Amino acid sequence: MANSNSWFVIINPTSGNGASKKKWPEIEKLLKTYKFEFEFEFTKHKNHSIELVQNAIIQGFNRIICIGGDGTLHNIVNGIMLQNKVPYNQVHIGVIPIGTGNDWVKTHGVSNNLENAIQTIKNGHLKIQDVGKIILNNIDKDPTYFINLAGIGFDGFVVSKVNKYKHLGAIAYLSGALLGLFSFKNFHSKVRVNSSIIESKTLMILIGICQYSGGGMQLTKTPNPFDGLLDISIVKNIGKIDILKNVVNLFNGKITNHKKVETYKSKTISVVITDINKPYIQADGELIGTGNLEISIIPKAFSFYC
Ligand SMILES: Nc1ncnc2c1ncn2[C@@H]1O[C@H](COP(=O)(O)OP(=O)(O)OP(=O)(O)O)[C@@H](O)[C@H]1O
Repeated sequence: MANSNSWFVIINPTSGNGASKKKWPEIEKLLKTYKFEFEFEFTKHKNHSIELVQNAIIQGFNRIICIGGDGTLHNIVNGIMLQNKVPYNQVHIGVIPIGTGNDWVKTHGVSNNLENAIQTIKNGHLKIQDVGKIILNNIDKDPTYFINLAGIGFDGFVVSKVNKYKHLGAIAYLSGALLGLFSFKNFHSKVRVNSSIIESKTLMILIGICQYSGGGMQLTKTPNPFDGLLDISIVKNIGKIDILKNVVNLFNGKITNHKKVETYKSKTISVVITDINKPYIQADGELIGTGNLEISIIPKAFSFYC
């Protein structure tokens, strides 16, 4: 069994286009300088961090350090939420961000500087944020959890293309969005949120908890990871040229004021795709499938050093 002072460190060697692997010797040295007692493991395949965090919890670790990007953190959160050994908010996560977008950390002000991020973890100050829960197609399968933003439609389409551009770093998502724009077809959907039913042709539906996605874009209006609510944007049948004119507004948040964007705050949302095209769904930048979905919020579920 792990002793209560020790940490388990999960490193995704592929994140940040391989930067995590390159920087590990320096990080390992810094962790020792700051007197962390730890064990570590590199992920060996795509969803390995789900399994690694669950095994660490079984061994008695309740303090985990994530070295990677938003996708690695997403998998760690899913590993925690999908286990029953300890209450999910009793597992505490420190993040050393080495990804491409690094979007989740932007909301919480976790530094991209290695030593500053390690100091933040060492300080031991915890915050607990809300977690979104996605049930896809009403099927009897494990839910998917997210901590940053989930998106249906163009947003998912960009995630499906972005791997090709990750060598470009932070502008990978914008590059994927602009290059994919003209091949994406808007889709018909029926959304139920609060007591409204919105039937429309749609570019994308965004469900935010934190503020930034897609390498710094701000696509929902007033996300607050601590308010127990989903922050929703329904981007209706906006034209491709109109999007190009609004690129700056994707990053400064003003896109939510566009007349074709409807915004809502809600504890739940359900989306039925009424179209033969089944758009991609992404959660925290990871593709999770296609189809109809229900999303709810679990208040104060994810505990992290900040
Ligand atoms: N050993 C591995 N081999 C291949 N893929 C992996 C491995 N470990 C994890 N992955 C996958 O790598 C993907 C990318 O990881 P991550 O999101 O952390 O980095 P990133 O894409 O560079 O950053 P960001 O999401 O912040 O843009 C995730 O989908 C994860 O499942």
